[in-house]
Amino acid sequence: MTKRTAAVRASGLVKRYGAGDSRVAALAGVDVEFRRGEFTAIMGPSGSGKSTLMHCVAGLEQVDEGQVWLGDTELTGLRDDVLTELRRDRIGFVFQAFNLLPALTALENITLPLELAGRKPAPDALTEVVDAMGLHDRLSHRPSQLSGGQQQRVAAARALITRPDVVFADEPTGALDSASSAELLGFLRRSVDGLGQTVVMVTHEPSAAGWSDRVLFLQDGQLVDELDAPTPDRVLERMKSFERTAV
Ligand SMILES: Nc1ncnc2c1ncn2[C@@H]1O[C@H](COP(=O)(O)OP(=O)(O)OP(=O)(O)O)[C@@H](O)[C@H]1O
Repeated sequence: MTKRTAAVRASGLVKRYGAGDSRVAALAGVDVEFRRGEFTAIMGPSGSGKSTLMHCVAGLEQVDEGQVWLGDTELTGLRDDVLTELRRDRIGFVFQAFNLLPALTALENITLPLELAGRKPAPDALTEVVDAMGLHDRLSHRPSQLSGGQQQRVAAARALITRPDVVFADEPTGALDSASSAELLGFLRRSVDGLGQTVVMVTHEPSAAGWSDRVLFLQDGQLVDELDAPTPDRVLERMKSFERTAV
């Protein structure tokens, strides 16, 4: 069996907020690898550092200590302009609040990252994501004319259109009903199985984590456990065991 290589890895991550007595270590020494072609979920209680970890490994926030690599490129220490370009070209993002541009159509929103990079969409790449998302008859609609589920599928298509090294999704189903959530997660799952996409998702929901290959659990800014081949029931059990041990 070949060991999958890391799409993203980080070592010794420390991130602190605030000063004096109110100083908080949101990340207190995290070593982590997100393997290529794998769907990883990050879970943990509120305030455990999930979003901070995602923002730090995605180069959206500076770390106080430690290093982050995207493939062979070390992100920590890069100049802001270099980092911005690298994020645009090599990382896709899906946020809870869709973050679509209201004046653009669905199609324009999807192809925006390519426009910004001065690239044309490969016809098959565009067809592939539009097909997978079931968005054919919505391409000329603006976000306000789409349901929440459709808007999030546009956001996911936009994240995937550049075939990024990794897609980071922060609570992508947080604002969706259960049917739209399942549709979106099924799409992310297929992008991993069919296209070899790497996906990292922060979620509170065991049902969402059940779509992933591996769940990492954070507590007080540290990785405390992981679960392979998760099912919602096993995720829930594991979360309950943390609640019991937390003081
Ligand atoms: N910009 C900030 N300024 C000050 N403290 C912050 C900031 N961002 C996060 N924190 C603190 O860092 C800790 C980790 O926050 P983070 O948002 O990463 O947790 P989380 O697990 O994603 O939480 P949630 O599930 O509630 O979104 C918390 O104690 C939080 O209050």
